[in-house]
Amino acid sequence: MKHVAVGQAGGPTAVINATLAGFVESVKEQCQLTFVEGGYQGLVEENFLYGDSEVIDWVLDNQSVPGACLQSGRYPFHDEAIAEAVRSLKKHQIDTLVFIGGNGTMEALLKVKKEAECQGYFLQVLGLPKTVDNDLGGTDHAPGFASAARSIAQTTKDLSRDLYSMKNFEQVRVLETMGRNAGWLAAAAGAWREYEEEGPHYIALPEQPLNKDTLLRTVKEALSSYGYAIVVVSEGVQWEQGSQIELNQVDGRSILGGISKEISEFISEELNVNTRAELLGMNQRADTSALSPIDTYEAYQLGREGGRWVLEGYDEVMVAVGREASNYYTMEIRPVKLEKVIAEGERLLPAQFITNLKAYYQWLTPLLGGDRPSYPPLSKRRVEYSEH
Ligand SMILES: Nc1ncnc2c1ncn2[C@@H]1O[C@H](COP(=O)(O)OP(=O)(O)OP(=O)(O)O)[C@@H](O)[C@H]1O
Ligand SMILES: O=P(O)(O)OC[C@H]1O[C@](O)(CO)[C@@H](O)[C@@H]1O
Ligand SMILES: [Mg+2]
Repeated sequence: MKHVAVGQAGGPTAVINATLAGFVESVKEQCQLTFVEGGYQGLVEENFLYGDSEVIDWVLDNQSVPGACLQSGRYPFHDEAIAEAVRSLKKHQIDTLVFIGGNGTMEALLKVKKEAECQGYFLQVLGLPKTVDNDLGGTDHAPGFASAARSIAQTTKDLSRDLYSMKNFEQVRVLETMGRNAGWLAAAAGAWREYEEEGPHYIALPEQPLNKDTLLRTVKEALSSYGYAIVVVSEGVQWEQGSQIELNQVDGRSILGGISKEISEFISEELNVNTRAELLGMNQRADTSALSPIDTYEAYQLGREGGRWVLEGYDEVMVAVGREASNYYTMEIRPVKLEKVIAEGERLLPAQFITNLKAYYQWLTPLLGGDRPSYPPLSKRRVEYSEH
């Protein structure tokens, strides 16, 4: 019987536990399961949870719960720690390692595999994808992204109405999304825009340096046409000739955030209007009120398929989503070599979507789910009363 250890790493999502549940469902009868708590740190420190029926039931009970129920976290997984992780896998006679995560997680998984080879230990490894940023290579998209994108599309639409109500008091809001160096999430802010008047009126992506004149001109146009402006910026945006705003560094990883405040102050000073910066914050990746039904479904199915592949001996691959050419949306699940995933690096929003957001929204719409909200126009024209 295979002894499979499974863990979660990196930022959690609203559906990462659905992937875990799908995986566990498909292997629980045929494998011994060990759960790794706290991502790669848990491997090094042997934070293992024996998968008896009570623990398995608890994991399955978490299927629709946001956050990573095993705890994921970030941890400096340097070479010495990787060697230590392999020693603990050997010690517990774990022959298969499965991690659910993003690009960093996949890179770490392959490193563990190579280190096991160096130590003369055969270890089967398989990756299951997740990331809200959608910057993971080798797959059309990753579970977690669509729900976060839906949350942002809905929030932007709703905040348009909120700001429109208040335009005699404040005129511009700058909403900051996640995404690191990839603009998938920020661009999603406009997916549900129905009217010219509705925001976002400007979206700043990390793939394109932000030009001050273009920003001011677009905001001015929105102010003169509608009396208010919604600007959406990705946390990774930088000014032309500028650099990303880092809150601080943790273990060499830059913690982004804060560019919305700088942009908001700039607009306020230049245009003499009242502005406000809003960080959409961690809620984007935990928001179960905005779950995309297809995201939830795919997250679970990818986990299930991964379980089947483990039993069939697939090694050094990640379970990926392929999109079949069709009128609307058909997905297929296929294996992609971990090496290929890593070689792709950070998957940015492609140029053909940056220059044609309509095409991006066509690609995105099936992932968000069909039940998009529709609101009446922001205002009715004033009735002209005739004099008697
Ligand atoms: N290059 C690397 N070498 C060794 N270990 C790594 C590497 N990159 C990441 N890891 C390990 O994998 C963990 C998860 O990676 P990371 O924090 O980059 O998140 P991720 O999997 O990319 O997901 P997300 O970016 O969506 O939060 C890290 O905390 C670290 O323990
Ligand atoms: O501050 P941290 O830990 O890098 O976490 C936030 C990051 O995690 C992510 O949410 C991905 O999970 C990114 O969008 C964001 O940059
Ligand atoms: Mg990542």
